[in-house]
Amino acid sequence: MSTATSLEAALEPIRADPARAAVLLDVDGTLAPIVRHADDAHVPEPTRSVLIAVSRKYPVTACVSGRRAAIARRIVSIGSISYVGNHGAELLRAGRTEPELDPEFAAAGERVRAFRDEVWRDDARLQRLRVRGEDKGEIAAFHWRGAPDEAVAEAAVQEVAAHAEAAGLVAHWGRKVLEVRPPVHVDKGAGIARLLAGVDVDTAMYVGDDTTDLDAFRGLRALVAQGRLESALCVGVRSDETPPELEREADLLVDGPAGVRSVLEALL
Ligand SMILES: O=P(O)(O)OC[C@H]1O[C@H](O[C@H]2O[C@H](CO)[C@@H](O)[C@H](O)[C@H]2O)[C@H](O)[C@@H](O)[C@@H]1O
Repeated sequence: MSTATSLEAALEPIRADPARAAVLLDVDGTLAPIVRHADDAHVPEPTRSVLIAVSRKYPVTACVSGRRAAIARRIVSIGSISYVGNHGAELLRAGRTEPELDPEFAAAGERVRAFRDEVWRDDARLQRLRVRGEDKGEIAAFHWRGAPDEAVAEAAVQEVAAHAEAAGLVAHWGRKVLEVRPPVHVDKGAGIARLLAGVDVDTAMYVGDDTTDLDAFRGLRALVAQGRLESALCVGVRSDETPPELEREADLLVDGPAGVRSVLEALL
């Protein structure tokens, strides 16, 4: 589905009763265009404005990100909505200052921090190849986007992943990024289930661009299978890096953050 008509049809259950619909959005690559340096990501003002209008009409609007929840909130710059962060491990509810953390994940974070410190101390190649680190507390990220030779930098990062797995940690891949996580299962679907627990909605939509967003798709569909939701809409955001599974599993595909803005406008 990709025509205006099919977008209208797909959004019909969500638009039918905004008070009983959840609008859930990924951040990087969805609301915020992908940029070379993670620190430079931001949500363009026109998108932010329309998202504010959406959140006023749809009380259960939230962002679900691989970033730490507080960082996702800083990038989106809307304090009145909730944020699920670190791929489901954190939940920063609207108006709160501190996120709720998955306790097991938080407790295991020390192993990741020790691994990260060791890698940066012992592997001088990473800096030489311009691999960049991102500290997400319990998750250590290694980015190679924009490295002078991305293929060589990626190969070095593959070695970091192998060491992480040999040390009993979990290697997770995103768009030109490796994330080393504790061996405790978290995913965006479980984070969404936590966000929606006790929230009275009949339907939900999720918009995302990467492999981590497949967990959100699957999580929403599981809530439908359990009878917790009547329906779910999974929207994939296309780019030149779209994972094939995302194209396969999406109910609807839109082109880049500009396409996402059109979806948000259609919700109004
Ligand atoms: O779940 P998300 O909100 O989409 O977060 C996923 C990861 O996004 C960030 O990395 C990606 O975006 C960067 C900025 O555009 C880009 O430079 C990088 O190549 C992408 O992988 C973020 O840095 C990660 O921590 C998130 O997990």
